[in-house]
Amino acid sequence: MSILRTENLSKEFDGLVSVDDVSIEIPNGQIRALIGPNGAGKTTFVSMLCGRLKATSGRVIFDSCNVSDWPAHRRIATGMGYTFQITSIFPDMTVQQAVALAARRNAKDKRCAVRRVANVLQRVGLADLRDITAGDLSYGHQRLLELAMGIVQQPKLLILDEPTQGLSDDEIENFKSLIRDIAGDTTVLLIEHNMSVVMELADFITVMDAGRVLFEGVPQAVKEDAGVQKAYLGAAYVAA
Ligand SMILES: Nc1ncnc2c1ncn2[C@@H]1O[C@H](COP(=O)(O)OP(=O)(O)OP(=O)(O)O)[C@@H](O)[C@H]1O
Repeated sequence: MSILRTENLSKEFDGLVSVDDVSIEIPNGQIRALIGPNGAGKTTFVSMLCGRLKATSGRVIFDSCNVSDWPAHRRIATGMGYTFQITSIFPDMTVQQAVALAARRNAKDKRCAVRRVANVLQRVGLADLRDITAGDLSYGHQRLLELAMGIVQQPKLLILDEPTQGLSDDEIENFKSLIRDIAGDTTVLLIEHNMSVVMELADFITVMDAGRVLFEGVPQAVKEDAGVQKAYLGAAYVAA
């Protein structure tokens, strides 16, 4: 069964088409990567999934419900999680407070939430920084805090927009094992520019170019497709 399906989803800004008739389907438990060159429409596409942007046309079906007209908070309450720019929203909260706030969205009781916060901080590698103010964290640690806030809500689908940007090599390794760890229980949709992360983590890849789906397939098929190489991967990837 699929957790998410889009039907002919499109977005225009002032007559310019940013996302053009995109229909994809993500099965339960899959790690799906969404890749494509800058300006391909990836962020615009996921913004329509989570309700930050209203689609010009098309539908979003999440967990068998047509959520196309739902506000973002209702989609979150139904089990859609995504990372957001926490530090601009809660710069004065400590790491622990910010994750606890996110945990409260669906924790059954307070003790359960406290345990879950401690566990997630440990898993993302922020346990030692739990009393640091979010706004004082390094950029990489801010990204990990966003990830912790997403994971702690135990969403059915977790949408991550460039989660490894600004992370060190060690933090990227930790990120990869974390995602492998939560996959299965959680379906993951990952926008990512780091090709080694994509190729190692993704079960299946959707490639966008100029607002459209250019190609879909398993990592090996994406690697070998001439159209994808031309549009996106280019010399840098072929050489890697
Ligand atoms: N609010 C907006 N108003 C007008 N145009 C926009 C808006 N948001 C995005 N666009 C345009 O839509 C197109 C797709 O942008 P988008 O950010 O979705 O691409 P992307 O694939 O996420 O790129 P990147 O990898 O650089 O983040 C771009 O041409 C962009 O300029």
